Amino acid sequence: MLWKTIVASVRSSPFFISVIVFGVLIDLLFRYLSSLSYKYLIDKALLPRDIEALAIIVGILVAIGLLNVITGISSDYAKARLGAKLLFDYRIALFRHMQAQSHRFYERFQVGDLLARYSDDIPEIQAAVLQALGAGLLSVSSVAIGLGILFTMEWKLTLLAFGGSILLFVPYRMLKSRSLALADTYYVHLGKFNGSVDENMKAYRVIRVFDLRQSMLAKVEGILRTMASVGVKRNFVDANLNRLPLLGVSILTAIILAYGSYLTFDGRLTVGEFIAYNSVFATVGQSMYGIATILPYFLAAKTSLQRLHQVMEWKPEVTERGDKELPTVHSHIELRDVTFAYVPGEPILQHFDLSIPLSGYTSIVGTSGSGKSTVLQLMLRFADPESGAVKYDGQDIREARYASLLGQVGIVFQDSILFHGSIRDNISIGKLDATDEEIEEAARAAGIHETIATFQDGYHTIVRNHGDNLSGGQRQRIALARALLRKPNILFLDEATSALDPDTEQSVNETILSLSRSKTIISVTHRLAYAAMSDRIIVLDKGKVTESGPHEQLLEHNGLYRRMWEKQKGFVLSRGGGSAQVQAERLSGLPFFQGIEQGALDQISRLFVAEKFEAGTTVFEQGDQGDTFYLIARGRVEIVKSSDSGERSRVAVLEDGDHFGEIALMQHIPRTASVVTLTPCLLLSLSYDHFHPLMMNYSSIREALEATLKTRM
Ligand SMILES: Nc1ncnc2c1ncn2[C@@H]1O[C@H](COP(=O)(O)OP(=O)(O)OP(=O)(O)O)[C@@H](O)[C@H]1O
Repeated sequence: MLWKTIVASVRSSPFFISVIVFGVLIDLLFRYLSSLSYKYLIDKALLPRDIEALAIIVGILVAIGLLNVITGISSDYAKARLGAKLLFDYRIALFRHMQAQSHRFYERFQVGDLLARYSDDIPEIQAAVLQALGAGLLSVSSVAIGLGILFTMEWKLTLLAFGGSILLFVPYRMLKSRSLALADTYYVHLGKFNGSVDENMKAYRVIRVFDLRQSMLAKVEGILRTMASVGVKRNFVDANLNRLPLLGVSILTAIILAYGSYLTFDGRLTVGEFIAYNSVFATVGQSMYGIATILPYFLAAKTSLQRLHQVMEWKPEVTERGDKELPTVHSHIELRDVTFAYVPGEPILQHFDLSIPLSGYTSIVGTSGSGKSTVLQLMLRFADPESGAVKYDGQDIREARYASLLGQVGIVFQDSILFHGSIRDNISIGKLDATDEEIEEAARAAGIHETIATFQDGYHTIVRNHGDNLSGGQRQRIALARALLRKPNILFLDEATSALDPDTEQSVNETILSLSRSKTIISVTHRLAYAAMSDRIIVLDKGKVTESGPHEQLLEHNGLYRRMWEKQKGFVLSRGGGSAQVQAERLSGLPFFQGIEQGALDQISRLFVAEKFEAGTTVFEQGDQGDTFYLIARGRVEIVKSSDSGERSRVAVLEDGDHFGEIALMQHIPRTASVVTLTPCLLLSLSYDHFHPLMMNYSSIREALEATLKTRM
């Protein structure tokens, strides 16, 4: 594998390689002329006291020495350029490969693990290639030439030297597999460490609310300790790989010196020849040592290449197969007999059919986990169905050029990521060559131009840390402007406004509604008050379309949509969205308040207190004493259960109109699960202390509540 990499580098940079090879040749010339010069220096100049011969020999050596310095500098420069090119080529290839991937790839490789491949594996490969082409080439050719010279000078001595040189490679054979295994373990842990740092940065809110700092710290400490201990072993083994050959060289030198001296005493070698022989031998020994010391680079590169290949061999699930341009779509999008699974064998959609006409405003609603976002992702070709097809105006989108599909659509997600850069840069991502006028037009359409104009630096205001210096509404409007900049035929929205506070949500939705007069909008949302404004609503449940039609028609149908609607209605929000009230009629829909007289329900409704929660806040913890019942006026929460071993798992997601904690209205018992907000939430809470006196006055409430709770518990 490494050889292929070296050959590829040689092929791609012939000029730099020529400079390096030329440098190696001059270095070799200098090395051996210097060594051999002893023979002439002693036998022809020093012993006969010939000054002229001495001047010629020294002159030649100085000239070649100078040339060696110049070619050495050029060669270093060529290596620096080649090294930079290698890093660039590998990193860009890996990056390109990553860009083509979809969800399975990102589930298999964690961020930290991938980062380690960019920051550590690729430089290891670079180092090995440079070593091979520099020191490696020099040492191998030096050994070959040196042995040739020695052989012509004194073959018996050379055979002895050659045989003994095996000593130099014994440590390599012995320690090779240990070094490889340690490198492998080290990188696995480096990937885990990078992953933990990434997780800590992204999930710092969750880590704080669950007070996971200590356990996170312990986890990272564990990884770092293993890395430290593996690192010590690895460095020690690699240092021995470097040092032990030196021992071999020393033993060999002693043998050569002893035998060479014997030959000189015997008169079979002149003093000059013996010194020259020794000098050439020292050069050969040094070169052999050079080969032995670069072997650890190859070992490290072998592990790194394997790790890189693991990633590069991962075939993208969504590939550019078609080269047809997708004609401007105007009729409909359909999913025809689609089966799709994230986890093989566990399909989310099975033989799923859906057709959406391309006009006006379509909302896709449904229960949590019913597959709404999945349908949207398939329509955008973030993934391909296992079977069946997604078609735009009858054309399978797999047969179309991906860019021609993306060129016609705009997308806004719930958590639109803004990049570090100016607001202008962030909007122009939608069309890199957009003019200032086009950007302003898109910003106006998204209702953000006036706000940007009030910023001191206007469109050049820097967006920091994914948009932390902007409000949620401003971020979403910038994301909307970015999507609109392409003038898409279809605008897809995936819960684009759900995380915003009610006022902002309303105003962004008004903007979206006005946009639907000029373009097709397909919106996945769980907030039915906004879905009700759309021209048609598609209702999903457990991966199936259960109903579709306009709001009124769906209400009449009296199915899931109506139940969801009933659940979400009956909350009166204050203008700023900071407060809310629940209507008595809405309370009568709750199982434990059913059959309770109107007067009592009115009184109960007045006892609710509105509370606002930021996303990622714990409403209550498992084990806390329960004393409050909650209704979700707005927002999403997750119900999380902790096992005895402390492992937390999500058991449900509740949203607008759902309720939790009703047992607390009857008894103070510990909570059986934790509740954490997933989005900013407005909750209405009813405490036991407020509710209890009322319940005592109305026996019907107590009886109804007791009956319901008995069945629930
Ligand atoms: N990347 C993924 N890997 C594995 N399962 C996934 C993945 N994304 C979604 N799912 C699962 O697929 C199902 C449908 O998810 P999807 O996000 O499409 O539902 P949804 O209706 O949009 O839900 P919600 O309203 O809660 O966002 C869920 O059971 C979800 O757990």
